[in-house]
Amino acid sequence: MIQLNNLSFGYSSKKLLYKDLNLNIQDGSIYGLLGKNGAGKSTLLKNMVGTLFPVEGSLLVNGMVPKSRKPSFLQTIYYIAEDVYVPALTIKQYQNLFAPFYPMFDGNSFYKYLNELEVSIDGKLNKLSFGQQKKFVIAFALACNTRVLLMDEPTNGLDIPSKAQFRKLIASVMNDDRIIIISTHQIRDLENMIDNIIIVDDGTLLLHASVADIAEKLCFKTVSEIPPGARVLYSEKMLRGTAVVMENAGEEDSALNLEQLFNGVTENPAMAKQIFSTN
Ligand SMILES: Nc1ncnc2c1ncn2[C@@H]1O[C@H](COP(=O)(O)OP(=O)(O)OP(=O)(O)O)[C@@H](O)[C@H]1O
Repeated sequence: MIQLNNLSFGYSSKKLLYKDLNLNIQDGSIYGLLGKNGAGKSTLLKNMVGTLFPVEGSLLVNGMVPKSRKPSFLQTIYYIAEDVYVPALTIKQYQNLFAPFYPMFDGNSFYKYLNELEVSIDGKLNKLSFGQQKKFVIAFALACNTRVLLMDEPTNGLDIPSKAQFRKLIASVMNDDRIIIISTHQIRDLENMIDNIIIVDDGTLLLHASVADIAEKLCFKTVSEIPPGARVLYSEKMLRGTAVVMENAGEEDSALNLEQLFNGVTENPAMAKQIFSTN
């Protein structure tokens, strides 16, 4: 579990990015962390892994304080940064050097993931293309079997088949003890994969809800006319009618559209807050 209690963080002491942020992230879930450019997604992940520290409040990852960066903590968490860095080593040399830091590392799975992601295992890592380097890091991170896996824009640079493979791999490694958080702008890549959504904007938590909760509270559909009295979070004129995201007044089933949800929540945060605080 990741617990943020009244967390405040700022790159400068004069200006805080996050102020009194409260958030509980549960085991056994895949979270999509969404936000506009500069919203604070990477900053939040870096606080969780302990490379940035809260100025006030507390942050616990499975009961441990990330800031301390104790080996017992570091072996339980893996953070894939947006810009991956790989040294001039072969895959085997990299594994020999870094896998020992992760007691649960599984070498067989590592080569299976590399094979499934079609990463060549010959030659030096720094000679791979950007997308191949990214896939190598994803395979390594998954093979580490850490309880917490944080990924910043993992599908950026991946080709279309690799994105599908990535989704399959994530689903296959998930279990009840694990937390996976994926920060991305490529929200279509997350569809049907995540079970919780966190949306941040300008250091504020706009939404933290499960996909089931969203499906219960919101309805996504295309209409020829917006029904009178409907509480519309988002609307967009399409070729055939208007796509709307509105409060689910009945018990209507609809397919979640992450892009429309994101636009609705960021354009209309007050209404989103009202709709989701009616528990
Ligand atoms: N090292 C830094 N020093 C000062 N300000 C920073 C630093 N890194 C990020 N910021 C600022 O903090 C804010 C949040 O940045 P962050 O990288 O967390 O956003 P993000 O949501 O990950 O953005 P993006 O989607 O563009 O990657 C931005 O205003 C950014 O300019």
